[in-house]
Amino acid sequence: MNDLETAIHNTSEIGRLRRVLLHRPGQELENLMPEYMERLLFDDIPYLQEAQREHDAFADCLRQSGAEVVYLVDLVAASLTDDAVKQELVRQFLDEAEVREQRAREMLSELFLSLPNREMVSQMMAGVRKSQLRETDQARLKDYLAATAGDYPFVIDPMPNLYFTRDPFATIGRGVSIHKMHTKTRNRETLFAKFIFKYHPEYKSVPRWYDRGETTSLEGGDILILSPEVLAVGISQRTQEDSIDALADTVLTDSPTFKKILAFNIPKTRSFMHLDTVFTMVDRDKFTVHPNILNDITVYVMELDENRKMKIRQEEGRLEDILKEHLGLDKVTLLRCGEGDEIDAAREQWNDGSNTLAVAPGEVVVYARNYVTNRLLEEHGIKIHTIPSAELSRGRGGPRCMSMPLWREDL
Ligand SMILES: NC(=[NH2+])NCCC[C@H](N)C(=O)O
Repeated sequence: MNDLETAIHNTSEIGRLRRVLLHRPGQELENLMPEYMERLLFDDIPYLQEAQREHDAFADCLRQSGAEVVYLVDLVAASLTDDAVKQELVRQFLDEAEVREQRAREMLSELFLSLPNREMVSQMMAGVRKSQLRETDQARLKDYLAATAGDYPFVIDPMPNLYFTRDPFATIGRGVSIHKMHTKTRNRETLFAKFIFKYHPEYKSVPRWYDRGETTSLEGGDILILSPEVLAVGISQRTQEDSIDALADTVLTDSPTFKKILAFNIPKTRSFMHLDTVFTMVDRDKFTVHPNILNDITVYVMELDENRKMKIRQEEGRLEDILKEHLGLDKVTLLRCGEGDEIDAAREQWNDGSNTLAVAPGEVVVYARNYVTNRLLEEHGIKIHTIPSAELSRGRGGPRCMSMPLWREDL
């Protein structure tokens, strides 16, 4: 099945990438302040112009390898098919940003609705500073400020993590899983996915495997499509076991190809926040891995039995052997981040040395800075495309985190 007519088609981690969703970092990064950085899940403040240059280099690299690049703002803008939908987005956006005061809601609705779709969406992403309202309407702002406590400088927080398009929703087969995020900060991002998959003419009728209204968290960085039959899902800081049960229920029951989920229980720490920060697939039988998880990982296999009841069992043994068995391979090679050196592994994993994006089997995009890991990939015959990352990496995510494949060729 290889016609780009269907909206979504994603049956592996490594099939030739033909269409991919990115978000070019925008003004939301200019609203990061040291005081609130931690809550907004950043470790430093990127220099926006440079981050955009790096991101453009990433997009060009993907185009040169044959993928069409689609931007999140454009998809959301194209989902606002009439005024009623646009107003619905504004209303829900204000609800979820917890703007309750009536005057503030009116001012912000006016501000948003006065803008063309694309600009409005960018403004929502950037957040709104109190000082911006001051320009809009001096008198009404006075009332608003009187009604809100403290010196907090934003009426609406920025969404600086949007350039990690991997996380708020994930394509699986022909369908999509829209997520309930672990943090309040990122949960607002999935509202855009809701509108894309509800209203966008091309995306509105794709099957839904999980939804943002669920009560437990699931994030895309934890979902890997190892083959058209096998998914890997991380039990991590961001993804709870109950969410995986629910995802397994729908995907294993309703998708035509998936038969098994391997749930990887990984340590719950910031640097290992998702499975894809410690484990990615680079070729049919080759994976990157952060050496520190190898002693500390438990894998559960989830399958439906003859009566379509879920069976879960714990796997024993080495990760290589577990992957060999479930993917039907003769040999599996795990390529250790930082060549397994304690210091290089920790340094390079911190800057996403294990977070590769495959554009084809055996061909991946990586950050240039992780030269120890990159050399190892090349020694194992992997073709690498390096991109700059001085600024992008400050948000703690690499090429895989910054992309959501919409269409990959079958293997
Ligand atoms: N798939 C990933 N590993 N995404 C990384 C996301 C990084 C982002 N700052 C966060 O904490 O959410």
